[in-house]
Amino acid sequence: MENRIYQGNLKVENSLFNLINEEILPTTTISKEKFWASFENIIEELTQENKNLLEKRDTLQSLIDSWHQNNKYDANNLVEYKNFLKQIGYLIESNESFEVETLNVDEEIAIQAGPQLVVPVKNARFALNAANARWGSLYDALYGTDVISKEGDLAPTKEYNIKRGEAVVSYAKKFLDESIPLENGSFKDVKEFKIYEDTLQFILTDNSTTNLINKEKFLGYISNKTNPKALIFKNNNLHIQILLDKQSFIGKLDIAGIKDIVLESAVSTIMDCEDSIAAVDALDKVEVYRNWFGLMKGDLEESFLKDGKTITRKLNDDIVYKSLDGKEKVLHGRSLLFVRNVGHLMTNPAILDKNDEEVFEGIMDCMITVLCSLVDIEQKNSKSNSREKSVYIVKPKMHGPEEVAFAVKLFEKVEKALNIPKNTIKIGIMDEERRTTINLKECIKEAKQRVVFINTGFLDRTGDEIHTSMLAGAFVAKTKMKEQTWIKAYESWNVDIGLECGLQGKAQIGKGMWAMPDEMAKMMTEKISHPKSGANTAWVPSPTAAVLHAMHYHKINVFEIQNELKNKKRASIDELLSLALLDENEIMSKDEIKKELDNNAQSILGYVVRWIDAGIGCSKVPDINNIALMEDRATLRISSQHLANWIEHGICTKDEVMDSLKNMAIIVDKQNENDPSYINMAPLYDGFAFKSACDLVFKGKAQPSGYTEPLLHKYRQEFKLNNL
Ligand SMILES: CC(=O)SCCNC(=O)CCNC(=O)[C@H](O)C(C)(C)COP(=O)(O)OP(=O)(O)OC[C@H]1O[C@@H](n2cnc3c(N)ncnc32)[C@H](O)[C@@H]1OP(=O)(O)O
Ligand SMILES: O=CC(=O)O
Ligand SMILES: [Mg+2]
Repeated sequence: MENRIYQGNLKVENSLFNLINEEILPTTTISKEKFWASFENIIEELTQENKNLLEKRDTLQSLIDSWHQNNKYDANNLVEYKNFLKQIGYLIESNESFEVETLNVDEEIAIQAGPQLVVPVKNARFALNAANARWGSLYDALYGTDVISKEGDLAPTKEYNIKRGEAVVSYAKKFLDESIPLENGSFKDVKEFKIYEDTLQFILTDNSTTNLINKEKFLGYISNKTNPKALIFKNNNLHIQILLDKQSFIGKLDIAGIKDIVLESAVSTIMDCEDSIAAVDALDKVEVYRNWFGLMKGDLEESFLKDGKTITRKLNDDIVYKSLDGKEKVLHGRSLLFVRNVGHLMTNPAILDKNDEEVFEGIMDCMITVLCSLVDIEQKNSKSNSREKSVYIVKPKMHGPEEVAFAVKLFEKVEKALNIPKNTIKIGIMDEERRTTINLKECIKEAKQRVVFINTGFLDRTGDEIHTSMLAGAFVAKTKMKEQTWIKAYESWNVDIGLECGLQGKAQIGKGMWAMPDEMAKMMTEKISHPKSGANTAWVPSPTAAVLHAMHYHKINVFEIQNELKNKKRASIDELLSLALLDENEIMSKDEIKKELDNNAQSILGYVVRWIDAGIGCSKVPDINNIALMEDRATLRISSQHLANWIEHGICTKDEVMDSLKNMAIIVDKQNENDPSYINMAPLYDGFAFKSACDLVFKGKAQPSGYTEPLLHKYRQEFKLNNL
């Protein structure tokens, strides 16, 4: 534990105090006295209300639990169940129509449909990479992934595999043919590009010339007309750059001298302070805030060793090009950044209040991340984020409209404290708790002047689905959850409500994470369903996935789809409330059950061991079929709640789960054998990581909303105390 500084009635850990006083406040016009006094006031004014909201969650959960103990949930007749939910205030009537009124929204959100990248902001190397992932190499994304088959002649080799390279170029040129088609021929036949006064012409291998079918899709060029370094195009509001260099390694092999095709990819990025990071104390929070501040100032840098070389990563510059009339134009060089604060649940020891209680972390995140953003709002930074002078906060894990209203109240207070105009702070509402989904319209209404997205966080939402109805019965296997009625209804309900509330042109209607970071071929066939469903953004786990997913938005014009959907009948509340319970007549074999236990146990342990022992909040963990899955706190919530639910309903015993955890610990230890700092869980099973995995499952029923963070924080703090 560090020393605390007494500041008014607050006790602030040294490292955080110094970061704010010595590094952040000097870049603003706000005095230390004013900052700390207003911060203390906000904590004083909102702490009790925050506690009340959490109590309400518990009260509703107990009422729902006892209803299930005393009533049989009947999937064919939900009248009584719905009446009960209304009576306790869980389901709220919502009739009044309205449209959102959000102003000063950057175009990346309002009018560009494209991928949204998420990144743990505690990791500066990744965070910088993400911010720069606005523009990504299509050739690299194809060459490095299974979108191009890795079999036979095409398999990646130590040296550049020319055959694989040819397959990449052929795929990429086919993409150009579809996105910016030529009147005649194909990009494969183009041997030269010629820029004239008012047009771009393409010379084909048979010496004929052709044009784009839609000439306006060519915007301009970089450097000079006779020898351009790049040609810039636009399709569906997304840019494409064809990079030309006949001397480069790849350009030499290409008939037109194309060295790469660069796509506008991660149009926006969420810098995550929540489920993908492990931040349990002031020192962790300081890393998080310092990185976010660096991104806002525009000068974040990170040096690291890669392939034997030291690399220094910085934020990219904007891209300057010339339009046909010779005028200079600028394309934003970086992804538009949101910051995901934590939700309303957790407290953090970084600051204690007048009662020596830890302050709510959501309040702290808001005050400090917005303070860090002043330099951007006031446009005093070297590289800008929002040109509309807005700050974009993603608020996760809110339960229902009252909790959204509370976030809005916090934003108002922070704006006053930091002297910024009302409604500067925008909100991305994660639609990831059941009480938010079923009352989504009312939730949006509470934030109608600030809302910039509603996103289906289906992973948390699945965890909440299980936890809320823990006592209703045993749920279907984890792998079957995505096929269930409730989740399909939830996904379309979110789009329909978003359109009904006028989000189009003002806010994103977003879809969730692609959680198989190495399965890019599969992503290319499946994730096109997101733009097809009317979502103008969807989450990807890496810059490479962003480049690939961007192609979907060239194929699909989301805004046209949204227009078609506008008057569609929306999913019913009954579908939303239909529980994915196992059919009582369906007997699962011992083997099927064991497979499910092992799969869950392996995900839990593989993730938790890195969280507790190494402080890593997002990991790639193989499942039992050896597919690497992105695991974060939301996926952990699903696995742990699922096991808790099966124990509760006698599908398996506690002992069987314990056996599975022990067996899987051996496998996870083996998977990590090349990491010199790794601490084995087996054969003693007495480390903090293994204990936390056990608690997450065996105490899962009692965890607030089934969340994993209280136990993760407790065990990580204990680990730090004993080992660091
Ligand atoms: C339910 C939810 O809340 S989902 C939201 C939370 N989830 C996330 O944020 C997922 C973010 N993704 C990640 O953290 C990572 O991609 C992981 C953990 C899934 C995989 O990480 P790794 O195993 O290190 O990935 P891998 O070895 O394939 O790639 C590492 C490279 O890709 C880059 N990279 C990977 N993911 C990202 C990312 N999200 N943003 C930026 N760069 C990334 C790294 O910078 C690194 O490149 P570098 O060496 O040039 O720096
Ligand atoms: O935050 C995202 C989710 O799926 O949960
Ligand atoms: Mg979530």
